[in-house]
This record gives sequence, structure tokens and C-alpha cells, in this order.
Amino acid sequence: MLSDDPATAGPVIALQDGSVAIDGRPVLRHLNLTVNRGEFVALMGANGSGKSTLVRTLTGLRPLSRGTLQLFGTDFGRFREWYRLGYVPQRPSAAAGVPTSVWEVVASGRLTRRRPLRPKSAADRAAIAGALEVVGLSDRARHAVTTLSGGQHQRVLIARALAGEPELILLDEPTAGVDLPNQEALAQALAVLKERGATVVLVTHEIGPMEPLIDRAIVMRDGQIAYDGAPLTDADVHTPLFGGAHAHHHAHPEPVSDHAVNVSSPVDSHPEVSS
Ligand SMILES: Nc1ncnc2c1ncn2[C@@H]1O[C@H](COP(=O)(O)OP(=O)(O)OP(=O)(O)O)[C@@H](O)[C@H]1O
Repeated sequence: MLSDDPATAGPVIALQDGSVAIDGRPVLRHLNLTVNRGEFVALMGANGSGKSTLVRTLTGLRPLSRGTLQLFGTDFGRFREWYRLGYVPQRPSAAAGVPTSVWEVVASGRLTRRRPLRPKSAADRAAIAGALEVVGLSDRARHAVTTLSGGQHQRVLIARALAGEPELILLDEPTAGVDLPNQEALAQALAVLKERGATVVLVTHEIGPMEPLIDRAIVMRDGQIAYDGAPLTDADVHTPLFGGAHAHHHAHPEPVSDHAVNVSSPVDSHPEVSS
């Protein structure tokens, strides 16, 4: 999946002085963030601190109002290699509309790899089957996604991202409202990605079974990076770093989350994140 080409040896994400304003209100303020190839980063912080906005900015769903962003060494404005990114949004959307099978949702993750109007290749089929296996849902391939639990649903979305064989995967609270067995299945899927050398940015409120995977923790506070360093534990979440005793996080309620600030994509030409 990864090449040893020296041209791809630099940081996967390089954000400099990045600011984002929503309706004129600053939501991200002067962020500097470099993520190197193969790092597994936990992005943490109190509710409303800007984690989702940062992830959306990194995928192009939210434009920067100031600063520069490079992905894989390419200026964001010139970046076209969307197949190198996988994105699992906060809000589960796989079941919207007509009942779609698990296999179809995962297959949609191959869209940016395929040339239009071509039948799926053997490589496509192998990638789809492999992604379902990684998340432990091979036996559910023909089931309608509407029949799945919230945790299984999240695993389908992760399989969709995996099917595109991304080098960088961004996941926005995949474990929120998910029971422990499903969290463990998610952790196993992410461990496979990590072994393959992928770079992972994981927004999370609780670390739980992800703990052994995490190389680096970033804590957001009021749209800025309050901490960037060694991995934290779930106990650290109650420290002032996270906004003090009155600003504890709460996991989003079942099913998974129904986030009030869901945004639609202002970037039409971005099939991997807009479906
Ligand atoms: N579409 C939007 N319209 C208005 N305000 C928004 C929008 N999206 C985000 N915000 C605001 O930006 C700030 C950061 O929100 P964001 O969702 O990025 O935080 P978060 O750290 O991901 O929070 P959570 O843990 O609750 O998901 C919040 O104050 C939020 O209200």
C-alpha cells in the first residue's frame, strides 16, 4: 500500500497557522500541526473544542480562513489524490435512504480508485472482501445496513474507508456510543491499518481498547492545541487540560451521535468525503 519513494517521505499533514471561522466566529485559531507518516494520533478535548472542525478542515470539508495546509507534501489547493485519504465521519450516514447492503456501502469506498463506468475489477473485489474481514463483518456482507447495531454500523463505515486502501485515515469519534466488544473490533481493525503503515488521526473521547495503538495525543481547547505529546490515559480526561471539572466530555448518546452541528460539504469535487 505504501511506497518508499523519497518524494512521499515528508509529513502526511502539515498545517501552518490554520484558522477557521464559522459564521464569523473563530472556531480554530492559529493551529500548527504536523503529522508524520505512520503516526497514530488521538485527537482529544472537551465538547466544542474544535476536534471535528479540524478533521473536516483536513479533508477539505471546511475551508481555512487563514493559514496553509499541505497533504502528502502538496498544497491543499493542488491536491487531487483523494484516494490516499479515508474519512469516517462522526454521524453515521450509511443507512440513509433505501436499504443498502453492507457490501454496497463498503464497495462505495472503491469509487475514487476506479475509472468511471468500468465493472469492478478483481482488485476491487479483493479490497472490499479484505476490508469486511478486517472489521469482522464478512458474514454480514449481504445484510441491509439498516439491520445492524450502531457499533456494527461504524465498522461498516470503517470498512468503506479501508476498501479505498488509504494511506491516511481520519476517524471522528468512531467509538462514541459503541459497546465494548465493538470498540475492541474497531481497535483490531485500526491495528491492521497501523501494521500496514497507515497514518491514523482518531478523534476520541475515551481511549479504551485503542490505548496500545496510540503514539501521540493532541488535546484541543477553545480552538487551539493545548497539548501535543505522549499518549494520555482516560484518567487524564478529568484534568484541567480538558477544560476543568465543569467541562467534562460526554459521549454522544446512542445511536452513535446525532450531532447538532453537522455540516454539508462546500466542496463538491470530493467524492470520498461527500457520500
Ligand atoms: N456548522 C456549524 N455552525 C455553527 N457552529 C459550528 C458549526 N460547526 C462547529 N461549530 C462550532 O464550532 C465549535 C467547535 O465545534 P466542533 O464540532 O469542531 O467541536 P468538537 O470538539 O468536535 O466537539 P464534540 O466533541 O462535541 O464533537 C463549537 O463551538 C461549535 O458550536
